[in-house]
Amino acid sequence: MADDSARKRKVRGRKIRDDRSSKEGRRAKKELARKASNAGERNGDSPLSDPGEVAPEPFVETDAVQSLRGRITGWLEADQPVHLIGPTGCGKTALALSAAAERGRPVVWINGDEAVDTAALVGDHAGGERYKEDDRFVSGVSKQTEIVRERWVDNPLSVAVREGATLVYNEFSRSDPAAHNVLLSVFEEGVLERPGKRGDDRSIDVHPEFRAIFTSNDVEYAGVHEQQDALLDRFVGVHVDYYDDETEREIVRSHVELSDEGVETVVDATRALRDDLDIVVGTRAAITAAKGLAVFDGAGNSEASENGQFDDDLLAEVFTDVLSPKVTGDQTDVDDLRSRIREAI
Ligand SMILES: Nc1ncnc2c1ncn2[C@@H]1O[C@H](COP(=O)(O)OP(=O)(O)OP(=O)(O)O)[C@@H](O)[C@H]1O
Repeated sequence: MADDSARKRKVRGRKIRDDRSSKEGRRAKKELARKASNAGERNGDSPLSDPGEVAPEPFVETDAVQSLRGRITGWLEADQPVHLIGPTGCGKTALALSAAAERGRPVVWINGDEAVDTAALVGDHAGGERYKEDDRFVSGVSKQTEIVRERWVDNPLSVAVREGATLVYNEFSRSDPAAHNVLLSVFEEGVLERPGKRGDDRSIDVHPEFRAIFTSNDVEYAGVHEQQDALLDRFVGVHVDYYDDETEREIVRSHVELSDEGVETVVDATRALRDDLDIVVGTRAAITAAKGLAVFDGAGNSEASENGQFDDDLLAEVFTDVLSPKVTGDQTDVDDLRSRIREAI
């Protein structure tokens, strides 16, 4: 079992354990903020968020977490875009948002996917505005002119460079590399060109406080879309992996109401499965398994939950449910997964 005093020593920052009701309250507030900003996006309003709004909660700050975040914020201070690369569910997004929030500048979030093109990043024409001008300059003569004015709507990258925000571009390697050509001049010359925009303000000077954090899954980074070298050359890469066991325990504890012993059992099982299985078993899987055990095992109040001695069958069933979405196959493959989980734990 983890030594409680050692754990307390290692945890930095604000108190991470909380009662369920205040956790629920925070969650509801964040959900409201998320909805509000989605509504803003739909209405063509700014995609900027307050740093406090994006700071991940709960967020534990062990030495390992602080040291990684310090590297990210340090490189941002040195005016370098940071590329966070690591396996699924290891904490890249939480780390990126926490580093972005720490800067205290507004934050702009972009999610990479196949549909992201230059216009989605920079902006686009959103139809025209028509209005009539009635010229009655000469008495008795009326001349009506219909004027169509094009309406341009800036998308997240334009807003971020203009406002000096911290851009968090999640899973950026999922987008088509051609969409990222506009980033080259942003980082090289400090100018964002807005293709398609007419007029003098076709380009925007990049605000001196603009910074960017990109995240990529290591497998996708290597295999999905190869991004152009010229762009990757301008990034610094921070490679992240799963945290140490103490940090993973802290993370699970911060998300789930379960005894320390129960959390330890779940994290030990997660780490054993990570080594033994050929599918990715991230920290998110540990959190989900702990949530399941807290419910299936008497809402975390049973004797087993107290001492972490869960029934082996229950533990194997819970982990099978958590990990089976990653198995592409039929019932035989799931049965095979279940027996491999049993062996591993
Ligand atoms: N320092 C932390 N404190 C609290 N929870 C954390 C921390 N780091 C990660 N987590 C939690 O661990 C889970 C996985 O983290 P996250 O989503 O950041 O991983 P990721 O690497 O971005 O995953 P993916 O590759 O799937 O996008 C999330 O539930 C997140 O809330």
